Amino acid sequence: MEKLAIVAIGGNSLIEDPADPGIARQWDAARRTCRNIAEMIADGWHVIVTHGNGPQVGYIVRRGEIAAREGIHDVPLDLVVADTQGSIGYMLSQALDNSLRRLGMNRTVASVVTQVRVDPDDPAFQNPTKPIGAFMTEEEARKYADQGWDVMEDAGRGWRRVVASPKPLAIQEINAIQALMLSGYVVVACGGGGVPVVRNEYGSLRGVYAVIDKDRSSALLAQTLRADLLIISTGVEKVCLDYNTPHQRDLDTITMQEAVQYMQEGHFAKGSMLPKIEAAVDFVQTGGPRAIITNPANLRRALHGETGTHIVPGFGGGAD
Ligand SMILES: Nc1ncnc2c1ncn2[C@@H]1O[C@H](COP(=O)(O)OP(=O)(O)O)[C@@H](O)[C@H]1O
Ligand SMILES: NC(=O)OP(=O)(O)O
Repeated sequence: MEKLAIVAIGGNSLIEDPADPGIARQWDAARRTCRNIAEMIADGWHVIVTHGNGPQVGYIVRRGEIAAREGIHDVPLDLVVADTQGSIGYMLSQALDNSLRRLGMNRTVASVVTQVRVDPDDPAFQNPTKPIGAFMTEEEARKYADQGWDVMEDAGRGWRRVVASPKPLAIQEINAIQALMLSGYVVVACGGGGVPVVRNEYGSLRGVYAVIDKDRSSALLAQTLRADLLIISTGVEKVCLDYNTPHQRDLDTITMQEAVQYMQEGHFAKGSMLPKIEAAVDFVQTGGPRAIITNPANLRRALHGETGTHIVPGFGGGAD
């Protein structure tokens, strides 16, 4: 039986260069990432790919706001998240198909529009923390804040617009995702964390204004399907302590207890690295054997234990 890995691809890692976020560069990043995932599949892993959408969702919302000045109708955020599942899911499906073929593998990639249920009373609705769209200067951010945006500094990289990011509770299409995976399809699911939905008092689903963190949804998916591995592919090869300071040092293998301690000490930025560590801890705490955080270029080396930050249930080595 092949082992199952959930590979979560960061929305920023698909942009790579915030100064040039155009579609050609996004294709380059998707192709490079998928080459590494295809190699994992060729190595014998069963893979479900999830992906972020923070930058992309923000660009689409912004386009909508600009178009509204010309009288074009507004698009609610749940639909924008669904749009990104289509566009990014399409890019990943095509790039993965091409990479798999180059390795002599003929596997169909199926991208599932995924709804993820959240609690309508989640306190996150009152406290937006999910960065979306472009990076701005503080001055630009304050100007937009005056126009009603919520804004936040993002991990030393600049300021960004933020929206609510409620906790994912259940994946609506989980049975379909599992059935496709068991039938041998390479599945792309939970894009952008999933379209956030709630059930009303009659049991009907409806979308809500939020962007779920894809790291948390990926952990939920990994837990629900009892995956053997959760890999979070992002912009850094390793997670660091004292990130962006002269005392910065890499983390190799750490236990979940160490990860919790570093979280409490404030080493991981809200809205960027913190949700990844939380997701890794959640997965390992509920029986997951290992979570790895690394960048796309190092996926394969990280799988062989040569790099990346590994979060494990047992005892680890801590910082370098
Ligand atoms: N302690 C840390 N160690 C490493 N990177 C960190 C840390 N804290 C914040 N970061 C930043 O978080 C980024 C990953 O978050 P983000 O770009 O939001 O993720 P995604 O790739 O999922 O879009 C890294 O590229 C880095 O800039
Ligand atoms: N939805 C989400 O978590 O996107 P990012 O990975 O781009 O932050």
